[in-house]
Amino acid sequence: MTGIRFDSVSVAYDGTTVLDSLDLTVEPGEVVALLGPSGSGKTTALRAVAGFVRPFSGRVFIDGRDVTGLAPHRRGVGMVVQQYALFPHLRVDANVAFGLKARRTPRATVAERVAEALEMTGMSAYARRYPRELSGGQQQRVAIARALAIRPGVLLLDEPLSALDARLRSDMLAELARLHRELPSVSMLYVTHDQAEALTLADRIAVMDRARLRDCGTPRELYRSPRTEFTASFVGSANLLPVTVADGGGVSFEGTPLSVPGVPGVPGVPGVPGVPGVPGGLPGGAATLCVRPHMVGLGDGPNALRGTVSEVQWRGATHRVYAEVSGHRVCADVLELREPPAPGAPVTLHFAPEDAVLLPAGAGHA
Ligand SMILES: Nc1ncnc2c1ncn2[C@@H]1O[C@H](COP(=O)(O)OP(=O)(O)OP(=O)(O)O)[C@@H](O)[C@H]1O
Repeated sequence: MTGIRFDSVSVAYDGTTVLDSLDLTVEPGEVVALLGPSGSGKTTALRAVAGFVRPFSGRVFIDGRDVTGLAPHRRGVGMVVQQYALFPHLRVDANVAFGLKARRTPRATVAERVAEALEMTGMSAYARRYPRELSGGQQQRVAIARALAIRPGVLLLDEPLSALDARLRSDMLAELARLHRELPSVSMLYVTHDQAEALTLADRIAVMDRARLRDCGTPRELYRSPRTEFTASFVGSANLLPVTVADGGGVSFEGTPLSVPGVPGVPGVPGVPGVPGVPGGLPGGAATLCVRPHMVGLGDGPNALRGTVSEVQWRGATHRVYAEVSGHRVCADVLELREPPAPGAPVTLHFAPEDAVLLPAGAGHA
């Protein structure tokens, strides 16, 4: 069984630190998604595991072994990148055999492993084709087969689906989930900026921003109980409302009293002094209320907010309704409406107290 451990890993390019003291463990057989905006250091973290960049401080461990100074081909790592990167002049089987031959694997074993990897990725029938004779999705399957052929303990995937169209992406995501089930001992580090991919595939998500790891947890934890505004808005969409913790319990949003969990006086929540873990959570302090758009309903109800419709987007099965409430934009995702409200119409939105999460007040409010 293999796992990956980053021990305070820092990488710089031309004197600029692009990965800052990363501490992260991928357990044997675990899929961890590195999720974050462009330039946040995700690919760099992957390259540090593969051995393509050398950290200026910290260590990388694979299977408990310090591999920081080890050549890439000696790390037992398979890697798949966004642009397939197949050798155009080699047929599919030769592409898949490439890593094995580079490792001087005996010929009979090469044939066996190539057949196995092509079988696993559903590409056996295409062994004699050239990459140019394959679709994008098929080329990416071959790239995955090539990475798997060496039977890596660690599989690194760098935005493997981003060059594919939406339909293929969703099919390939299911394929990757199946591969993960079939290869339960392979640890996977999966770089993406697509939260749907991270939520679907990952056992845990590591959220990166500006060279640093900002948060890490199971998809459910990060989605249901985000701890920061950044995580809340990056893992799923979020309404982030600036609120003041009220004296008598609950919070106040632009003068409207709201009930939320974790604040004294809210039914069903033990009366606790202040809000645990929320700076400024004492009465009068500033905080941010996070409510997922699909938890916001139209019409009257608990925690009613009155405003004006600013935009309505039809998304097939759902409508997204944007409303202007006391100068803030609040959005609701609701099942397709027969008669969607028109922009400018008055609207009341509501959400259940238990569907809101109180966060430390951050810099920006959505
Ligand atoms: N070879 C390089 N030389 C100089 N700077 C680099 C090099 N590779 C990456 N960088 C810089 O390092 C930073 C982190 O890049 P990295 O590719 O790790 O980000 P990322 O989170 O994977 O982004 P993306 O989602 O756009 O791929 C960026 O500012 C990038 O411009």
